[in-house]
Amino acid sequence: MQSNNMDYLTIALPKGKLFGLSAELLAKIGYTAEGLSDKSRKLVITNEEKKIKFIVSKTADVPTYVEYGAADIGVIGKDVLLESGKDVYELLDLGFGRCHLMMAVPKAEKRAKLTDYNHTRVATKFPHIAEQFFNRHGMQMEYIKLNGSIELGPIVGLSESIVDIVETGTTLKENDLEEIVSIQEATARLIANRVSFKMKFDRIHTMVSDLRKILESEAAK
Ligand SMILES: Nc1ncnc2c1ncn2[C@@H]1O[C@H](COP(=O)(O)OP(=O)(O)OP(=O)(O)O)[C@@H](O)[C@H]1O
Ligand SMILES: O=P(O)(O)OC[C@H]1O[C@H](OP(=O)(O)OP(=O)(O)O)[C@H](O)[C@@H]1O
Repeated sequence: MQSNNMDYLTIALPKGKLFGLSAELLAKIGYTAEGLSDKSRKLVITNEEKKIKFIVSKTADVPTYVEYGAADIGVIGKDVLLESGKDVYELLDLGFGRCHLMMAVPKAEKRAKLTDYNHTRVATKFPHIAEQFFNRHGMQMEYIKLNGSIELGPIVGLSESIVDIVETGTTLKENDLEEIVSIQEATARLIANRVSFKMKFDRIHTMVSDLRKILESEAAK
């Protein structure tokens, strides 16, 4: 489905942790709009001069807007992108929002090896990624989907382990949990709708090369 106007490039930005850095990076290539903010109640923010529309959505919904063509372009964490299973083009690794997905358990209940957790319960926001990981290790687990404060799972006896994001490690430390195995590195990615990529190729190609130049010059500093 391709519901947005051919004259505009529609960009889906996630609320939350990635919003600020996404907006900051896009501003460096001139992609801005007056009133663009993750706090705004306005759902579509337009820059008429540059023919850009921004939509600010719940993080997990960005791949959906892009897959259906309601947005041509999106910014999303690799973790959420993989979990969504959405069929979109991944155009660029934006480098920020670095974190990794891992399995952790309470320190006091650590077992000798990974497969010793076979047939136990995992609390996670990422059941698909977790299942693919454990399947690769020949393990059958029970997946308990949580929407936040995942670390609470094993503390209150809901699960034996968690699969969750670690950035600084503070949350694990403060809750006496220990990482057992790293599953997936993640950074923010620029994604595109497959049809938009063909129909608006010149615009998207220019946008990607402008962003690449900025990222390369920042990396060289
Ligand atoms: N410490 C961190 N915790 C969570 N996500 C992180 C962290 N560091 C980097 N990220 C990246 O930021 C992305 C967005 O995280 P955020 O916490 O804003 O998502 P969310 O809570 O699912 O979104 P929303 O605020 O819309 O509910 C993650 O998908 C991940 O790629
Ligand atoms: O390694 P750290 O720097 O401590 O970061 C990791 C924590 O941050 C995320 O939670 P978030 O803040 O998104 O809140 P949530 O638990 O409500 O998802 C993630 O789920 C971990 O709990």
